[in-house]
Amino acid sequence: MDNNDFFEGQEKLLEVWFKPPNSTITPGKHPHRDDAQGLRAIPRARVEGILDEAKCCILDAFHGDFMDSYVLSESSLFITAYRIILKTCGTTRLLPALPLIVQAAADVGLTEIDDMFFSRREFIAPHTQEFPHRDFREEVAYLDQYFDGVAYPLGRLNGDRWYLYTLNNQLHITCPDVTVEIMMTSLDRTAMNAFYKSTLTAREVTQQSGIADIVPGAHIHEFLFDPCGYSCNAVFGEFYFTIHVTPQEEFSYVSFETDVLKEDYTPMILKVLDIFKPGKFSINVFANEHAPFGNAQNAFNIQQVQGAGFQRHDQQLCCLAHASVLFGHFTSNTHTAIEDAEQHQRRQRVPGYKALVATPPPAAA
Ligand SMILES: C[S@@+](CC[C@H](N)C(=O)[O-])C[C@H]1O[C@@H](n2cnc3c(N)ncnc32)[C@H](O)[C@@H]1O
Repeated sequence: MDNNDFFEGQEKLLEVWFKPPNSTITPGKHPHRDDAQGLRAIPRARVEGILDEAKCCILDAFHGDFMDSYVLSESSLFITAYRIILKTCGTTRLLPALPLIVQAAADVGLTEIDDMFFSRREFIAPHTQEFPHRDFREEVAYLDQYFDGVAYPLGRLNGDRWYLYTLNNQLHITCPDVTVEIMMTSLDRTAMNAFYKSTLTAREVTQQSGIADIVPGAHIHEFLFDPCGYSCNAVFGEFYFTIHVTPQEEFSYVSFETDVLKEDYTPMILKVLDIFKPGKFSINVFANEHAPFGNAQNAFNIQQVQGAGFQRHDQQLCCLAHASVLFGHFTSNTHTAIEDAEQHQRRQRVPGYKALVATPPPAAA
């Protein structure tokens, strides 16, 4: 891939929870700390077929005690006994892989879906996407074929926003479940230089950037793209985190996502912001009704984030039947409107991007 090419870093994220046979989840037991094979019994060739459909492939795999973790050509895949998380970026077609996932799960005896989430940030260049990802409404119509879900846009219609489609069911899960995602843009140039190919190995980049210290002891596997770009998955027991870096200045983007359980996410959030130094970031927190801190709004301390040099512009809380979802948008105190204008100018000079924006958006299906 040419360093000058436009790359859409913003990922599409699909998480599907299948009902264990006979609902064998013990009350209070973490649903992903399960020795059962469940979805992990799906043969590798079948997993590759699912990824083919999404237009990406496996670069690296790690098989933990409770989770199979795959670093992909475009982001990540995590498979636990009853949950699959597929995150893909670029112009991948994530949702057409959904029927294949459902069929593969049925073939290993998991025929009922307990819950599902599909989410993504607004793309930088939406019209470069293929069906059904050209528009959130198109994605919702696609998902409505399979689910009776609810769909929300969160954030600004004329600014940074994030979309969510989920079920709104009461679940039988009796333990906390939290996901935190930080989506960073306008990143510090010096911090991004670490994610260009140099004499360092991908492992050394993980260590020297500070990523290895986010969760000490986590098993991290990573990939450094040529000439730039970095992805890693970290597995620790039943939990994961995943980071993806698009360092090109014109459209720099870094995502961090984890399901680790904490009473206070502030230290982890501050560590991530310190490593990547974004000019702006969006954060979303999903917290089910058993989360130790109550609703998603209490997952981190806003004053401490502001004290670290970020100003909150937007915050919305979405209350579901069994969970709450927070969306927040922040800008660094050192980030200026002039920088935004300069980035816009630079983006126009990216050959791939210019050609793309000059192409009229395709008509809706
Ligand atoms: C790390 S990958 C995964 C993207 C991730 N979703 C993100 O945060 O942007 C994207 C980065 O790797 C670079 N890259 C280089 N070769 C690539 C390839 N063959 N496929 C995908 N990305 C590649 C892209 O230009 C971009 O900087």
